[in-house]
Amino acid sequence: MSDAEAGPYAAEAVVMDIEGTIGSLAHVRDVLFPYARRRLARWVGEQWRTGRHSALLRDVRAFAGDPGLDEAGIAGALAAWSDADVKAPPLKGVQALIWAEGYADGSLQGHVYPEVPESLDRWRRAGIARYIYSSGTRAAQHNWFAHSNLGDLTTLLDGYFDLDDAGGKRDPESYGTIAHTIGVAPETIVFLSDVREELDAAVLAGWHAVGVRRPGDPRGATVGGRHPTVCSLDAVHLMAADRPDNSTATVTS
Ligand SMILES: CSCCC(=O)C(=O)COP(=O)(O)O
Ligand SMILES: [Mg+2]
Repeated sequence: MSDAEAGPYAAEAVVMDIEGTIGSLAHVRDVLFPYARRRLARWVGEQWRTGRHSALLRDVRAFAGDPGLDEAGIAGALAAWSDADVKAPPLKGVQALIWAEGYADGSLQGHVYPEVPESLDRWRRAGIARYIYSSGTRAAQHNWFAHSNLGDLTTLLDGYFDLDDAGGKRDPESYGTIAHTIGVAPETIVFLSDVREELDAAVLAGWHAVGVRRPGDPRGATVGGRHPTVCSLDAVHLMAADRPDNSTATVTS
């Protein structure tokens, strides 16, 4: 069973995962991933013919460890990573570009749970900075919140971090990088995620970590390890810690 409440924590910043934490796991797996997966081969073909996004195609070859990959090989590598949910930065870049078309024409929305806007606003009013750290690119994250099922929520966030600018989510160094970038002491940052290994890495970097498991999550009601687990952001209690210079770093996409 998950814990009813977590905290209170004296916090200068809260950093949040998206999939499984702020928004639904099923939305990513059943809507977003298939949307991009169906369009991968066509997208690669277009770039191959026009020469656009050639750097991204080079990144696919580099990540696959095969500099000779042709059009079909690139599309195949991307499809295999998507099917296995490999957090490959070039796949994330391609997905973000394909999803952007869906957000622009109204066929895609980001998903956030009902209490999320009010929780973000409560923390904003308390003077606590709010950041996202997701495997999706910063552009994909921004689009998720700009086109969410509950409207444009981007004004409730101070910035976004992804695999390219922070590093892998299971690596403690990534959390050090984020703390340094936003200029906040690690012990005053609270990280919210649905994945134990990510929470473990944040704790190793000196952050507080709270597991989030939404009702009906097939992985069970707790993230495991020693982390408290809640089922809603309502249950995360934060109070503003003193900031030496009373400022908030903004990291825009
Ligand atoms: C804009 S987020 C898209 C989600 C995604 O691509 C993904 O791999 C989920 O990653 P997360 O780190 O948010 O769990
Ligand atoms: Mg997640």
